[in-house]
Amino acid sequence: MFKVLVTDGISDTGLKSLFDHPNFIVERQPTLKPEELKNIIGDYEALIVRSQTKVTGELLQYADRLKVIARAGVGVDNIDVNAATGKGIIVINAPGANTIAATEHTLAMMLSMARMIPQAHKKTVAGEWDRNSFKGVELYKKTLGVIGMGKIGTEVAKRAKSFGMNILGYDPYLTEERAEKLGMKKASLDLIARESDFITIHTPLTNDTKGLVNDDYLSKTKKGVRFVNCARGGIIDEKALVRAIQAGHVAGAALDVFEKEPVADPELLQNPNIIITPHLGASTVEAQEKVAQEVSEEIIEILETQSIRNAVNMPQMSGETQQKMQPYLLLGEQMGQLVVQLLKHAPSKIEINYYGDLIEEDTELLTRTMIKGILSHHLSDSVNLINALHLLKEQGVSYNVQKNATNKGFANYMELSITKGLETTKIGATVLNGYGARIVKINEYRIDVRPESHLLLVKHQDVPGMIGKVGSLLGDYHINIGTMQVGRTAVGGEAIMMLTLDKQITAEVIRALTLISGLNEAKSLELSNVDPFYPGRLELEKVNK
Ligand SMILES: NC(=O)c1ccc[n+]([C@@H]2O[C@H](COP(=O)([O-])OP(=O)(O)OC[C@H]3O[C@@H](n4cnc5c(N)ncnc54)[C@H](O)[C@@H]3O)[C@@H](O)[C@H]2O)c1
Ligand SMILES: O=C(O)CC[C@@H](O)C(=O)O
Repeated sequence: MFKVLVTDGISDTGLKSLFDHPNFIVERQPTLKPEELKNIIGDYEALIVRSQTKVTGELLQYADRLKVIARAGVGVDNIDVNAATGKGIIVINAPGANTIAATEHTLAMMLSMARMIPQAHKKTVAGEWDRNSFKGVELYKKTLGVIGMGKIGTEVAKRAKSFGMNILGYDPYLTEERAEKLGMKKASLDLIARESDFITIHTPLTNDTKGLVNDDYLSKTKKGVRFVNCARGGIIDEKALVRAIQAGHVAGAALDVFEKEPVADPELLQNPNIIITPHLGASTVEAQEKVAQEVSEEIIEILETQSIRNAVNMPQMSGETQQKMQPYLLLGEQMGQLVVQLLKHAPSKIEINYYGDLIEEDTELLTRTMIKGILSHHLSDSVNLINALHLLKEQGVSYNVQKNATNKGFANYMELSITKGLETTKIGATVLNGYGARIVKINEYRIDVRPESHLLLVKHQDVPGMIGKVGSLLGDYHINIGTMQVGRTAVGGEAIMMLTLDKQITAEVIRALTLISGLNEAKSLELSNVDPFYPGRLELEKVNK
């Protein structure tokens, strides 16, 4: 049974799949104080929040069973994602589920501001029939500057076009071609300032966007400009905005989000040219059902089948890439497990090299699987693909990844080497078309071994009879050999033997092996997979059986 805690106001209909699921118990606690949340969070595997609950690093210290934090919405700025990552907790969100709601709210705010609807409503319901104070402006033929042309910015631009507006858009990812397709112009921030009658913000709050609209930017804007912010508080510097409105330079602002929420600043609340909603951008029946439904379904998938779609703290892969990369992901972790057993120590330095076809691929997740494989030897279950890099940094281990244009004789090839002091161990591996994963190099020795659960590595003198002696000793102990591979660098020198076995070898057998004359070292190597957070882990297991 998995226990899910739902704080904040989340749609019941959207949570249906969790309520109906026999393996999930859902508890709603919408009015918890931080202290109360701290006392109960340790009981739950999943937590679903909107923007009100603050998921702090301190709270997460008490979240011993927590596997998933789900944000029923887009922005995760109320969640300490770094702290969650450090604890190996997946943070997911529902990108796109509230796009239309936020888009329509933006347009509603722009029209309300242009026609002073909230101000007129307030006066009229107070008993005054004032038809002179509320002469608005039209959107038709006006210029709208859109800062942030992601999901919401794009939908806003499309709808604003239908009002006959000229659209200017600024976004580091906006290309001339896309702008042209949308019937708008790609612009700089300065051009937007100079030419726009309305400016709407649709970026996340980041170090770059914090205070993006400040005194300096406002001074470059056209007199009479109006601002809309339905993205995040803090992107517009509120004090600077109030100054520009009081100076008569900015005609008005429509704000749904604030530097501090709930907003209490009287300069904002009482300004007749500012209209305000209490962070309602996503508050439609449809959006709330959709965000809750998306995160509920993803929580079930993560906890039941370990497959992840919308994790904020894990590299994303398209379904197609996932499928292509699956054999490499598994092999990557096995390489990590092997190399650390060979070195015998926790490494201080890791080097990863990709060759051949792999240099065209996004290998970030693959790198994580190798690191996870290495770290899990000493850190066991506390390491997963979410926190692998974080833990590596915490352990003070440096790592370096290189993509190389040469192909090392294979269509794809990856090499992992780890170092402690003067000692370095290296594993090379490939996925052979039609044959699957192969370990093809251990240190300087070339071999060809399919990675299996129980392996035996033997270092011995390259003299006649060694294979027979090792084989018959294993037979005496009723240990069946699956495959055997021998590698050497020079005739008569040291050689290695790598065997796959049907069961784990005991310390007693290892001792017996080392008594064989000419046998220098025998080492049992165990591979365990699979990380619970692999994309498509179940398919991987099937493939591997
Ligand atoms: N008011 C609400 O209730 C509500 C509802 C939904 C979303 N939001 C907020 O709206 C914002 C946009 O959401 P979205 O779903 O469109 O996100 P998105 O990720 O689809 O788009 C964000 C865009 O901002 C761009 N961007 C980032 N930094 C930029 C910069 N310095 N200058 C210009 N562009 C920059 C990105 O390239 C991206 O295209 C987010 O902050 C989100 O949290 C608010
Ligand atoms: O939950 C909410 O209402 C806030 C929604 C919005 O800010 C978001 O980022 O998705």
